[in-house]
Amino acid sequence: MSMLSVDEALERILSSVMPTGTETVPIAEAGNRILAEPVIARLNQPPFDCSAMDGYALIAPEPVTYPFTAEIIGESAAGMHFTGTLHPGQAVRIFTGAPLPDGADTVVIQENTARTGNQVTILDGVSKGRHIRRAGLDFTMGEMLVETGTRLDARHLALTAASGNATVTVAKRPRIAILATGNELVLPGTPPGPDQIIASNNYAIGAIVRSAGGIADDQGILHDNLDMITTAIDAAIARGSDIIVTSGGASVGDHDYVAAALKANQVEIGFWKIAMRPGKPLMYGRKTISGRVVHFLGLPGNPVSSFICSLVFLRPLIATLTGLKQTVTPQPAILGVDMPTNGERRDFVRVKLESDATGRLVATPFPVQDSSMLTALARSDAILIRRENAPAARAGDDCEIVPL
Ligand SMILES: Nc1nc2c(c(=O)[nH]1)N[C@H]1C(S)=C(S)[C@@H](COP(=O)(O)OP(=O)(O)OC[C@H]3O[C@@H](n4cnc5c(N)ncnc54)[C@H](O)[C@@H]3O)O[C@H]1N2
Ligand code: MOO
Repeated sequence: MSMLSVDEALERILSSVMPTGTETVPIAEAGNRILAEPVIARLNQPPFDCSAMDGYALIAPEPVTYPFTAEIIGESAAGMHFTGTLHPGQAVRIFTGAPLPDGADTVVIQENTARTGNQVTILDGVSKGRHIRRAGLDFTMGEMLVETGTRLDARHLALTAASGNATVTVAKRPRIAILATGNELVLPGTPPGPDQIIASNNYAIGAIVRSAGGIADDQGILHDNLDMITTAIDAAIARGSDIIVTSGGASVGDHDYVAAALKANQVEIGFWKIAMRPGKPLMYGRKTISGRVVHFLGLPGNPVSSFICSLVFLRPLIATLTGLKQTVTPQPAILGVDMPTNGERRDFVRVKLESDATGRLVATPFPVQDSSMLTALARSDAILIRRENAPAARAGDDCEIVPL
């Protein structure tokens, strides 16, 4: 029987996703959040015609002949406008961002002037409209400024603040429980005893969760014990997790209890084993409780398998929960080595990237691709994707990569 493909598996996971809902937060807390309602300008920016430079506001004579003089009748500073009206032959000292006085139609920069007492001599650089920012130049009241679905960065936050909005409505962050399983595991900082290794998967999964916009709820290590894993999954459901991720115990060994723990929690198993390398034993399930869907991803224990499955399945699942459609589009590169015919599993190969003389990216796989090896993963620049049943390929042929 042929195994489920990566694309079908992803489609099955994403088909049942209901967004996590929205919440309103102060802009100072909205960085990296996904906007759920558009930001609309509540005012005009700038709110008034103003000067873009430090200098003198005046009425441009027509024609202009230099030098000419004007009488300084007052000052307009940012936050303190000039109250009178300006007439031909007069000037108002003005500073950057200050309101343009009534009657003025240009600003001359102070470098082009010479001042003596209340007289200013204009030497150059006068033309109607110059150095004036008109009201509403940046945006006008009612204008849509930031679209729903935007991941808010520094630029969007500044624009939102300037537009008179103190809060934004964003997608609620999905909560992801992370459970590592394995009798052999100890936490970093604990010297491993005989037969023990240090748990590392939680940290990769947690980092991917946070960068995708989720809340990582790391529950540490569970022993290969059916009751313990069942209870931990039950507790994670009760805590309101949107996704429960386990690592390890996904295969068919005598100490692999994840599938049994899911059954004990009435989690409906959607699939178990898919056509990918690494990551074949991936398990997906879901449970609906009072209309709320809890997703379950059972990642294989091998660190590279757990990482690749998190990138390929967990990250898009978190994105979809926050209302985003996140598709990974592979980029073109060329192969640095010959590669054999691929089997039925999509292969995710750790590669180094280099530019050739013509600027094309050349992808060269690490010679050993064992799914336990974190060094090659950490030193890789990209993942090369070898499609299901891809024919043999030669060095120099086109290939697809996803940069890391
Ligand atoms: N007879 C078969 N054996 C295996 C198959 C198979 O199809 N038939 N599949 C292999 C593949 S592929 C994978 S991947 C692994 C996945 O097995 P499990 O998900 O049950 O993982 P474990 O056995 O618990 O652990 C595998 C490996 O990873 C280490 N590990 C586990 N958790 C962590 C962690 N949190 N941090 C770091 N390292 C971890 C664990 O010590 C093991 O070395 O099964 C193959 N077997
Ligand atoms: O597919 Mo397993 O995930 O190779 O190591």
